[in-house]
This record gives sequence, structure tokens and C-alpha cells, in this order.
Amino acid sequence: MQYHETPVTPVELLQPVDVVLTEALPDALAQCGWMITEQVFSPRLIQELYEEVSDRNDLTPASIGRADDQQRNSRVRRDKTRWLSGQSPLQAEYLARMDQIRQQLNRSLYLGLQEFEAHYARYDAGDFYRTHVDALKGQRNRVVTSVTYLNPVWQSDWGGELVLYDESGAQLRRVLPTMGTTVFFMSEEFPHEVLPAVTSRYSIAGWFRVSSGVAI
Ligand SMILES: O=C(O)CCC(=O)C(=O)O
Ligand SMILES: [Fe+2]
Repeated sequence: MQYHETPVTPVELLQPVDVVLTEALPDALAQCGWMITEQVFSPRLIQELYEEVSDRNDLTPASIGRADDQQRNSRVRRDKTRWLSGQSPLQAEYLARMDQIRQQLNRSLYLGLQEFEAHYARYDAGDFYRTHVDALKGQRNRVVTSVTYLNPVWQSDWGGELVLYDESGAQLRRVLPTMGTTVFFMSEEFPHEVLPAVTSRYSIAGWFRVSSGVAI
């Protein structure tokens, strides 16, 4: 018998979250390459993560690639980020859940994922991330991307959608960044962008990887 390391309430145990984890997510990734779900994290955890990130003032402008040219960066992306260290129990709980998912994806899809890394991200009003892919083809470094949205309230006319495209550039889906929604997609295959919003937009972006290396 294995017990959860972090306490969970019976209410969480009653949610069909394990079916999402063991069946729906691997199936969706195998068949479509992406999935949107609200059932991976408890509302309590999401609320606490939101409180932590919205309180912090140590997020810094994100960079792209290794050439750390901040001017070039800011034409492509304007988010401010901070890596999750797992040192706080809250971050450890988020990372532990993602590690369960990593192991399940390995069991179901033989992806050989070795680690998961994630950062808090804040997009202030007007900030964006232009269309990009999270991993270069053939590098097999970042394999699966996840993004969890943290804002307790998000109105449909506030902007800030994640727009997912297929490989031919056709729009697949627009996702409103509402609290508790998590998006998963294959990192190499889906170009995506973050549209500007009218207010600060908080999320955790993460990547299941096959080996450690320099983050891109
Ligand atoms: O916040 C999002 O919806 C996506 C963020 C993203 O694309 C990234 O950090 O690579
Ligand atoms: Fe991305």
C-alpha cells in the first residue's frame, strides 16, 4: 500500500483525477498531441500557488535562446518568470503531482521522461509571447509542455489567451487562462502564442524533459 506523501482530502480522492492521469491524458497525447483539463490539481493548491506568486516581487524578464540579448527577447516575449525550486511545501506538492504524471506518461507511452522543470510566469497588462515552439525538432529535450493557469477570475474579454496552432499553422484552440485549467501538448509539434491581456496573468509553465541541459 502506498500513501500520498502530502495530505489529500477525501473530496480530492473522489474526483476522477486518477482516470484523467492514467487514461485520459496518455490517450489524448497519443491521439491528438494535446489536452486541456481542469482535473489535475485541487482548487486549494491552485489558490495557494496563486497567492504565492502574486505576492512575489522576484520574477525577472524571461529570455530566449542562449544569446541573452534583452532587446531581441522583449520583441518575442515579455513575461517575467521564476523557476520553482520545490523548497516550499507548496511548490513541492505541485512538482510531486507533475512527477506522478511524468511516471504515468512513461508507463503508458514509453516517453522516457527523466525530469520536470517549471517556472512561475507573470504577464503584466500588454505582455505577450509571440508564436514559437518550445523545443527544436530532433533535439528531444523538452518533450511535453504543461501550463497551469492561476488567476482566480478571468473574464472572456480580458485577452491573454493561449493560442495553439498545428504544424501547418492552422489555429487549433484558444484557451482562456482560467484558474485550475492545465494545458498539455507535445513540445516540438505545436506552435503557440500568448495574447496580450488587460491585467496581470499568472501561470506555471513546465516541461517534461529527457535529459538535463541548458534551458531554452
Ligand atoms: O502561458 C502560456 O499560456 C504559454 C507560455 C509559453 O508558451 C512558454 O512559456 O513557453
Ligand atoms: Fe511556449
